Amino acid sequence: MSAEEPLLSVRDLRISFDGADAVRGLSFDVRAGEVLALAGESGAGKSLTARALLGLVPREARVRGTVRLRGGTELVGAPRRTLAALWGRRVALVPQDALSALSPVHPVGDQVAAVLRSLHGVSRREARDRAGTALDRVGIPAARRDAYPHELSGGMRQRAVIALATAGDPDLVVADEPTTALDPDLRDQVLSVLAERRAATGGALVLVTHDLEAVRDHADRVLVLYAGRHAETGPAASVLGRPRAPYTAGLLASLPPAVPVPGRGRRLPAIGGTPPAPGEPAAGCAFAPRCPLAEDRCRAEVPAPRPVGDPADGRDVSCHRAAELPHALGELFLEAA
Ligand SMILES: Nc1ncnc2c1ncn2[C@@H]1O[C@H](COP(=O)(O)OP(=O)(O)OP(=O)(O)O)[C@@H](O)[C@H]1O
Repeated sequence: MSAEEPLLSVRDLRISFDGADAVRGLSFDVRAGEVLALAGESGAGKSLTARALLGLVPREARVRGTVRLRGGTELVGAPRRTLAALWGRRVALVPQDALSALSPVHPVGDQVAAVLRSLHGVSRREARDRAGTALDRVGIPAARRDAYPHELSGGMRQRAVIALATAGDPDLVVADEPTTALDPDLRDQVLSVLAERRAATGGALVLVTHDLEAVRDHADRVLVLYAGRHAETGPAASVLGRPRAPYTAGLLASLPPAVPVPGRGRRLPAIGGTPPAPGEPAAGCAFAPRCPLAEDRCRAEVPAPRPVGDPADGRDVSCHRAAELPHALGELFLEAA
C-alpha cells in the first residue's frame, strides 16, 4: 500500500434503474484528509454517487464499475455482511434529515454510547464517558446529553448525527446535503463541525451539496456533475474562481452576486433549458443542448475528462472546447439570461 494510495477509488461507476442510466460512467478518487464536494443541479446523480461510496444504493438500482476502499475492499456487489462491518468503522453517513438518523425514543447520549459499545465493545460506563466526549466535540454540552432528539434544535440534532457518524473514527464520512434543513448561520456552524471532525480524525469528507457557497467555504476539491457525468474537477478555489467547463460557469452565473452589479438589476441569470432525464439517450456532451458554445463535435462525441491548465493544479474538464474557451465564461450565460 503506497502512501499516495487514495482512500477510495471510483472507476466507471454506472447506476441505472430499469435500464436508464442515472450515473453514467464516473471515475474519481477520494484522498485521505480532503474535503471533496460533489456539486451540480438536482438530479445530477450526487446522492446516488455519494451513497455508492458506502455501498448504500437503492435495492432496485443496478450498479456497475468499481468503488474500492484503500486496502482493496470492493463495495460494488459486496455482500451486506461485508458492508455492515465497514459502516461506522471505515465509512459513515451523515444524511440530510437528522430525525431519520436518530431514534426518537432514546436520549442522544445513549444513542452515541450504544454505537460506541457496538463498535468498540467497551463497558457501559466507558461508552457513556466516551459518548460525552464525542458530543462535547461537536458542541453538545453535558446538560443536553439526556435530551431526546425532539427536544433539540435542528442544528443540535445534526451535530448529534455527526457525533454518531464519527464515533467510530471512520476514514470516510459522506454528508449528503447535511444542512439543507438549516438556516444559513447554522449551516455554516454544522459544516465547520464536520470539517473539524474530519481534521481531527485525519479521514476524508465527501460533501454532497448544490450550494456553491458551501463548496467555496468548506471544500478542498470539487467534482461538478452534470447528468450523471463528470463536468469538472479541481481545487475548489480555482474551479469556482475560474471555471473551465461551460456548465460550471453557468452554475456560478446563476448565483445572485454577493454585491449588486450596476446595470444588472435584480436579474438572476440561469442556464436555459433542463438537464436530460436519466436514460435519455445523449449523443455527445449531455450539456450541449444548453451550452452557448456547443458546436457539431459536442453534439456527436461524449467528451472525456482531460487535464487543463497547470498539471500541478489537478484540473480535469469534460469539454471538447476547454482549451479554447474565453476567460470570462460566466459572461456568456449573463448575456444569454
Ligand atoms: N430509487 C430510484 N428509482 C428511480 N430513479 C431514481 C432512484 N433514485 C434516484 N433516481 C434518479 O436518479 C437521478 C439522480 O438522483 P440523485 O438523487 O443522485 O440526484 P441528486 O444530484 O442528488 O439530486 P438532488 O439534489 O435533487 O438530490 C434522478 O433523476 C433520480 O430521479
